[in-house]
Amino acid sequence: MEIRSLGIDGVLEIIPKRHGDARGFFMETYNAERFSQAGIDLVFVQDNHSYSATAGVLRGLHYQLEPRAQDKLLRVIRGSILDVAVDIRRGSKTFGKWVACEISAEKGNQILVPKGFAHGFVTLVPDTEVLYKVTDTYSPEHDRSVRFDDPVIGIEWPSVAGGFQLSDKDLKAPILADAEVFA
Ligand SMILES: Cc1cn([C@H]2C[C@H](O)[C@@H](COP(=O)(O)OP(=O)(O)O[C@H]3O[C@@H](C)C(=O)[C@@H](O)[C@H]3O)O2)c(=O)[nH]c1=O
Repeated sequence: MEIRSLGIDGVLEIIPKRHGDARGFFMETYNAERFSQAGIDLVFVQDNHSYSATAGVLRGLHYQLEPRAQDKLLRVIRGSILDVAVDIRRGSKTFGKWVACEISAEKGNQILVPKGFAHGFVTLVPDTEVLYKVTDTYSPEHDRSVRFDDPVIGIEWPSVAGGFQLSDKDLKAPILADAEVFA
């Protein structure tokens, strides 16, 4: 397993070892002991699976407030996404800064998005399936969104033929300046 920082403290790309043979491959996608040895001590309590039919489905930017904040460990089992994490910890030296990483079934890579970050992704190809583990269960009362295109954050989303498809909730999300964030 390889781990690399994506440039903001705590946001990591994790690349599990793939054991290929004539049949295909085998890989451990999560091993608590190996993660702990790498300094990642998280207890995951919910697994999520989303399917997006077309390229350009944009989900985000989402987070749950304290005390129900979630760390997220995400991977793609079909297709590919550009995954984005934005630091929304007020007082952080990287507050409002974003990082992005392409996560794909082909690469088999994963992204760890810690608590304190707003998270989103856009699908790069049709029929994309995303799996992710989270460290707290869903709490609609703590669930928040920030505008994916807040000009102050300035995320450089890729251009996708046909444009983006968002949920009504995400279309109504506030800009970061108006959002409730982490202390
Ligand atoms: C997130 C979530 C949603 N739901 C329900 C609520 C709603 O009826 C339906 C769809 O929810 P959403 O529109 O919020 O789904 P989606 O836009 O895919 O939300 C996800 O986006 C990515 C970027 C994240 O980071 C995730 O944490 C999550 O917020 O599923 C659950 O039952 N459990 C959950 O954990």
